[in-house]
Amino acid sequence: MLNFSDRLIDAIKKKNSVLIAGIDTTIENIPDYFIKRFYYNEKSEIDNLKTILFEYNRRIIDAVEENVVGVKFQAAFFEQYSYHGFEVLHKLCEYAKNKKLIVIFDGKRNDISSSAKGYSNAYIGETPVFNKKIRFFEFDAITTNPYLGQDSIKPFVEDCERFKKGLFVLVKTSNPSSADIQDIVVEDKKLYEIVAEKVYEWGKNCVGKEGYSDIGAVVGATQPEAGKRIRQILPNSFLLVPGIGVQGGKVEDLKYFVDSNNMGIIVNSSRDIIYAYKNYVNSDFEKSSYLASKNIKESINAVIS
Ligand SMILES: O=c1ccn([C@@H]2O[C@H](COP(=O)(O)O)[C@@H](O)[C@H]2O)c(=O)[nH]1
Repeated sequence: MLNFSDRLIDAIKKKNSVLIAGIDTTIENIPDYFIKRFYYNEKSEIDNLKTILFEYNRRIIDAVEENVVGVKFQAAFFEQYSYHGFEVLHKLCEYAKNKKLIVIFDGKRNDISSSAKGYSNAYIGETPVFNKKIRFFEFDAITTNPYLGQDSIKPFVEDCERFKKGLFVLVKTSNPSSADIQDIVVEDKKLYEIVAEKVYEWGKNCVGKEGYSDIGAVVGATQPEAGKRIRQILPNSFLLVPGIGVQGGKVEDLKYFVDSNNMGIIVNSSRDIIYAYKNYVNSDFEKSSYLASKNIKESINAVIS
């Protein structure tokens, strides 16, 4: 099997797209007409929830697959429905994988190394169960938090090497308060620059045949200055770039995030795609999401090609 970065590059070339659809769906944002279609009074609230959450997201994936290289599942939006949400997440992950999409678990997980190993087992590795090892989720990549340092990242990096998976470490986030901690200056460098240097170290032995590392960074589209700097520090890593659209990040600024080959980024858009029916064709969410993903893909391609 190819390294994660090589699989990602192949998929980008096939799709001519670096767009990732973010699956961040909440029930209250699903159009009424769709809920009415699948809601059965004879069924429990939980059964209705599971059906509707799966069916809506499945259709979004079908609608956008032509325009996206992958999907990013935001853990929070499934966790809020407890294990019922995770059951749906599992089905959606399989569904997207069967369509040969790159699937990313955006859980921003981490802890001390023994606990980090549990997270890594769950999402990109395998979990020992009696005499067997079970691969519960088959995500291609996971997002992680660097705050606990190298020993907390190591279990993920080892599983990336073993199972040919990818890791995106939070380096500079898109939210308005990201500067509170990430911009603190330590010995003449901003903290996010130091984290980016660590990501380089952690990823330098996981390089695929195309020369890209499987260990990348999350860098918000709202942070073009940081994007430029992080790109210098991480010349051969993929940057997962969320924050275009609703959060104010501009597609034009993606030119600061790409590498010298105009490559090395994947760009997430969640609400602008999954709730596109609010801005496009209210009565047809699938068509709306298709149009939104096509427009975003084309506007990104116009900037980076
Ligand atoms: O810095 C970060 C890291 C992660 N995210 C996640 O990306 C999506 C963005 O959603 P939009 O609707 O396109 O704004 C969401 O899942 C965040 O948790 C981020 O936005 N910024």
